[in-house]
Amino acid sequence: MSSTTVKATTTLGPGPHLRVAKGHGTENDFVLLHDPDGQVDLTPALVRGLADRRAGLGGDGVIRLVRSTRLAEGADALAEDPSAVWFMDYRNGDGTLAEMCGNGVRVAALFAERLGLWDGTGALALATRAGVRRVHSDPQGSGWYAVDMGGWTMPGGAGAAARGMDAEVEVPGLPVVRPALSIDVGNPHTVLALADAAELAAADLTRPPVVTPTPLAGTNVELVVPLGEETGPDGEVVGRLRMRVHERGVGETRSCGTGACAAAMAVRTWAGAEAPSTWLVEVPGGTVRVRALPGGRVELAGPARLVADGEVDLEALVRDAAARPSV
Ligand SMILES: N[C@@H](CCC[C@H](N)C(=O)O)C(=O)O
Repeated sequence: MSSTTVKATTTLGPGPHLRVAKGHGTENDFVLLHDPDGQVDLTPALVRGLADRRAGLGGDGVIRLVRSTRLAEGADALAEDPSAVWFMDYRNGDGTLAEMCGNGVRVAALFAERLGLWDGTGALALATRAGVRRVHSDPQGSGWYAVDMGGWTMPGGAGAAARGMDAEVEVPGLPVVRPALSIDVGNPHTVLALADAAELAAADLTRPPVVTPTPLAGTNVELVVPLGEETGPDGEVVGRLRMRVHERGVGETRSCGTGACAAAMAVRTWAGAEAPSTWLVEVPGGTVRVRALPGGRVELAGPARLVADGEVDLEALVRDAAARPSV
């Protein structure tokens, strides 16, 4: 690629501007803002505007890096770990709050590194609504980060674990209702297994799958196809699975980190005691690695990228939004 010099100029109007960056983790993409003192009024309308792929910048979600002391939710995180001075304030593209974002927390760590808030060594403790998450650079290299995602649980309890299911899901495009397993990774997920890649491709995720019983707080839905086991370069037996996801508050995305953790832990539960601890999860946007840790915790590893940095004209962003008919 030839190098190009871009002249510093602006085409934006004279009104208020917001400095933002754009990043992604396996193509789960985010608009990022550094708002140390919590001065940005991050309303649902502003989030929707920033995330809009036509009238805004575009993203599955919006991530604000703000001092934990500047958010009410930050107090719990600081009590858990006083070193978690930065809070990853994650919003879904529809403007709703979510507790956690596994791809987002890696991208937020890279953002913190680029902003000079973390030197990239050791672990960065990031506060989230699901608790403190510790991120470190992953030996896999090429911009990979690993995150201790904390504990995962099956809200359906021991009965659900024994039966491997506690819900049913009707997926548009697929003929029959499927059994599914609820998994909580700080945010809610419902995982169902499909027969093969053809079935996975046939699912219509332009509409949300219908989950019964209806989860009160909504759920992210993962469709998975287990692909078997292989031996890694270090001799470890590793499981592999393919996944598509319909995210609460977003729609189909090209990756979901918490979803990959939920999917791997569900497949591991279905596979029984001898199942591998480490899973490679193929998503439309790439591959992430999920590892079951001792004590019922789970680790997520994958790439993080920042691809743009600039300013948004807030007046232009919101000018037409109010007048737009909701169709
Ligand atoms: N893409 C995320 C999950 C984002 C939140 C989710 N939509 C929710 O509402 O729980 C990830 O990488 O984990």
